[in-house]
Amino acid sequence: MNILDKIVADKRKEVALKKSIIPASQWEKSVLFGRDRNSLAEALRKSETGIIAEHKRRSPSKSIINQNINVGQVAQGYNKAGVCGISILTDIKYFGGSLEDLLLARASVDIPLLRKEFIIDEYQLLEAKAHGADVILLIAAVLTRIEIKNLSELAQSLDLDVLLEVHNEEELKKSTMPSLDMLGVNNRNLKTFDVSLDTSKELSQLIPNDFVKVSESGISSIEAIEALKIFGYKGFLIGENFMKSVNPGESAKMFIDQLKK
Ligand SMILES: O=P(O)(O)OC[C@@H](O)[C@@H](O)c1c[nH]c2ccccc12
Repeated sequence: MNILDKIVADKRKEVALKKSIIPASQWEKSVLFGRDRNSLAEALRKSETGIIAEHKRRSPSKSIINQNINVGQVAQGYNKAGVCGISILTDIKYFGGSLEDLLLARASVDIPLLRKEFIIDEYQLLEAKAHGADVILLIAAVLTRIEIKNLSELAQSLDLDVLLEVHNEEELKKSTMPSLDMLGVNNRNLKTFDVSLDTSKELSQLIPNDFVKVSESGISSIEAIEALKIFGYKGFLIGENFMKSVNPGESAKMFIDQLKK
């Protein structure tokens, strides 16, 4: 079994257990459930820099990245740096994140927040909304076309933006539909962890122009972003490059200031 299959198998068990403890109807009572749309796609369309910064303590590919920081402070630092939105990993087992992290980030900033999660069930969308998310990630590698359709349509009805992530042409062809807002190309293969920015470059012309194009993973230089912009990318998801620093917000600020020059 590859790592992605293992993560998803564990996720199914986790969600089944959570559902038996806290019914979905509970999440609909959250004060955050009534929040209006706060669109990341819109923010990216208007932005010159397009940075989405991620809060990620560890990952299966890199183990520990940064365990010593406070998610609220990181979110505030990213916000001050001028990012368009923040991605918050909420998977506990493989990434050391939680829904609490999302809530704490929500309490700290007003900019769009992405719930970074392996979403396989509608229940997780209700959780995301109840904890202050504005955007959800759907990963084409782990979903069928009909699942992508059902999940993205429910997300839209909850005023959540949808970022659909692909890694190859087959996933892209399977997933394109009007209920998506952004198409993300993950430069990292989630089954082997190989990273290449060429993945974004190769797939760019196959992505219809009505979607905001986002390049994800392995981005660590201004030059990489300049090169990706030529291929039509408006959003750039950066995790490790900022998180490995003692002060991720400061590191994001230096990066964005440089990008503006
Ligand atoms: O830390 P990086 O290489 O900058 O990558 C960030 C982000 O793209 C990555 O964390 C990611 C992209 N898609 C995912 C799906 C699940 C978990 C994590 C991810």
